[in-house]
Amino acid sequence: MSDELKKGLEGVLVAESALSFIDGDEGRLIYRGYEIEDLARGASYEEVLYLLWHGELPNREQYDEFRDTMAAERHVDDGVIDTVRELAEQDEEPMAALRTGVSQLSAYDPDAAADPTDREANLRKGRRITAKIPTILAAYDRVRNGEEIVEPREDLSHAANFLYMLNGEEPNDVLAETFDMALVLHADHGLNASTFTSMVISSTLADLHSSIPGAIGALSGSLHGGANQDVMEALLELDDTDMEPVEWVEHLLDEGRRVPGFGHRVYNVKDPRAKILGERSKELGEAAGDLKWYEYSTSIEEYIMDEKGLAPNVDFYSSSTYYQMGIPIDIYTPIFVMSRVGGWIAHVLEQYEDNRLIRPRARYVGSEHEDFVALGER
Ligand SMILES: CC(=O)SCCNC(=O)CCNC(=O)[C@H](O)C(C)(C)COP(=O)(O)OP(=O)(O)OC[C@H]1O[C@@H](n2cnc3c(N)ncnc32)[C@H](O)[C@@H]1OP(=O)(O)O
Ligand SMILES: O=C([O-])CC(=O)C(=O)O
Repeated sequence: MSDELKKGLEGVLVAESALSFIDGDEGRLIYRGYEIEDLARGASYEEVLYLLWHGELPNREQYDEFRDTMAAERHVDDGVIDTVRELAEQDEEPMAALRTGVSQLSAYDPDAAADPTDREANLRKGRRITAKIPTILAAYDRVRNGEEIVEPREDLSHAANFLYMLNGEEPNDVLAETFDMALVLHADHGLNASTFTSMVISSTLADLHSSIPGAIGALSGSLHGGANQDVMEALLELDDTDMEPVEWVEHLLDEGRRVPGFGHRVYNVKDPRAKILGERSKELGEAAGDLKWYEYSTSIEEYIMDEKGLAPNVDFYSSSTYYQMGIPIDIYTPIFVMSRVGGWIAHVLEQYEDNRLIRPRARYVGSEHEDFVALGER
């Protein structure tokens, strides 16, 4: 047994996976052998889900069947909607509301009592959870804004249907395609903290309805998925001052704060997803005739790279992309869930196929010899 301490499990190999590979020095990301750039430009989120869950890209017939089966699962039972309504009325945080709603889905899932490792049941459960997350989130957002909940439509794509339920109107092609691309880009990323959380939970042979809420909790933190919301709040903070972007970042660093959207445990160079989202953010700015958010971002990127050698991660440019799409800032991280749930499910399926309880050790640094004194005598 090695006594070497690997804080944060940095660089530790704990599993074999055929799902995604990251080359942190080259800035390369692949899902099952396919370059992220090719998938982002050519595949829909539904195709990527099929790829992650079934091991290959679907042909037309497989795709249609998969898409239709998933779209038919979008409706969410009244019990969950009642909970979401209550949580929205109580001003519950969006990530917490989503986590609770997803957890409650098990009460209505016909496969809830299946063996937790049953692959076919897990594919059905996974499809239902993935299909219902956008419905829960859009319902939450509409209730808190005092608006009627919009029922899902089966004829729209996963991405377009979400924007339709959120805004009450069909998105135009640019919005639907941009959102679909963002879902593709966020779908999987090796053993990031939330995915690892889902694996730890499933390694105890707990079920999918336990591992997904756990993963949502892990994604919510500001060092992980929560950073996309922080990035936009930081850009708005900058916009509120009369400082130049570089001056403002210097001030932020002087205060000992981290710049959200920069740095990564695996990438030593720019995250390839940030490159694609940066281009999209620029295009949206050009279309609106306002490149302010893109220009703030590029000035900050250049400065942080020169000063700290840190490159932007996926959260940096997703933020200004979503902002320019008119999406509320505090649902950026729930949107990450909407996509990453596909990766979590794929990793849980892999975990069950070759399971061993995940159980590392801590180096004990506490006292080893204390004389016990009863409560009344202390
Ligand atoms: C989808 C995602 O999860 S992507 C990541 C999203 N998170 C963020 O954007 C939050 C900001 N970034 C960070 O906090 C970090 O870069 C992480 C958590 C992503 C990676 O962390 P780690 O690999 O553990 O690196 P660690 O936290 O040890 O940082 C290494 C050094 O870089 C510095 N650093 C890392 N990121 C940043 C940052 N964003 N701003 C300022 N300094 C930073 C640290 O202060 C540290 O410096 P030090 O050695 O002088 O103390
Ligand atoms: O891989 C990580 O640690 C974080 C990340 O970029 C992701 O989860 O997409």
